[in-house]
Amino acid sequence: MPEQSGKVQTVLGLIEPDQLGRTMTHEHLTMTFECSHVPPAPGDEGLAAAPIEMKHLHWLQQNPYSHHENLLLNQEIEAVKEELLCYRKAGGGSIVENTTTGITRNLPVLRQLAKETGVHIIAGAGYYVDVTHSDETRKMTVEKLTDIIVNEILHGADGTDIRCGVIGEIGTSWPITESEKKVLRATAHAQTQLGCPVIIHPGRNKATPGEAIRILQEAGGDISKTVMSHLDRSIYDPRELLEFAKMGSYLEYDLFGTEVLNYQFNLDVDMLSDSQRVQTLAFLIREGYEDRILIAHDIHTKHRLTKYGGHGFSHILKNIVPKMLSRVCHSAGLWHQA
Ligand SMILES: CC(=O)NCCS(=O)(=O)O
Repeated sequence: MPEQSGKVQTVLGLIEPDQLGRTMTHEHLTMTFECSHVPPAPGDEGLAAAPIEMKHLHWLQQNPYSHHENLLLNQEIEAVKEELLCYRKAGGGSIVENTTTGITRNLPVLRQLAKETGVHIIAGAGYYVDVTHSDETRKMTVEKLTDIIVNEILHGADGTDIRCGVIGEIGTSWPITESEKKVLRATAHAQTQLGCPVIIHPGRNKATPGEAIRILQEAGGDISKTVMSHLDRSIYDPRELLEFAKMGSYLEYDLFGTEVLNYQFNLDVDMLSDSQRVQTLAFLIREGYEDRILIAHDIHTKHRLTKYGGHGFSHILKNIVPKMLSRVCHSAGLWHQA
């Protein structure tokens, strides 16, 4: 990867790493998430079909995946642009946009947003989870999938000349399907050719992160340049978390701002609150993993935008960083209640 080597590839071209500034490593600026629709609870059908209104916001925040319109972040380009301008004002420099094939990646929109806001945007190559794979994708060989991913980074994706700068988020379910395994192997082969970072979306089960890393490892992937996303809803037990951390990937807590009683995709999960996320990061730092931690909001629905009463892309910079600083003196805090 001679031209890109040592640089960061944004949707507007190559930049030096020291130009990145503060970077959210897992966000979406335009995407659709209909693949993850959850039918509303009996009696909530009216709320699920109603326009988004102030009086329904609490319901929407607790049931974000049951409201069809809420899953169409691609309808909010203007609101996202305003958010990015605020993000810059709050000290933000760059955003890694994790939308891959299957959830409506839109590279021309990303390029436009980068031009209009001055935020560096790095786009993701590859494929989301199995339910979004086309029949054509499912039939592809690992070699063909590898060629496509490499091409998205070296030459441009989706018929454009806009190049992706990372591979991911690469989707996995639980159990990891055959088609997803092929994509993981292709990801590892493309990473070997290019030397670029990889970001993995694990299935919603605590076994998936380790299993996905093993598949990448066996296919020759560089785990030290691999990010495991969504640990906020995947691995809770401190011992299991440390076992996973030993595998060597980056550990990403990317659901900052998400405060829910029930995690709609897996009701057995008690999703971490922001305070618990901060406590978990303090725990990982005490255990020696400070330089392996990444954080973000993973905004992927409308309700998390400030336009809809959400926390927006500046929440970490405006609220979480001050909270962390206020806790520095108390960093011997206990592990959150499991
Ligand atoms: C876009 C995306 O995959 N977000 C993750 C949502 S989840 O609830 O952590 O699976």
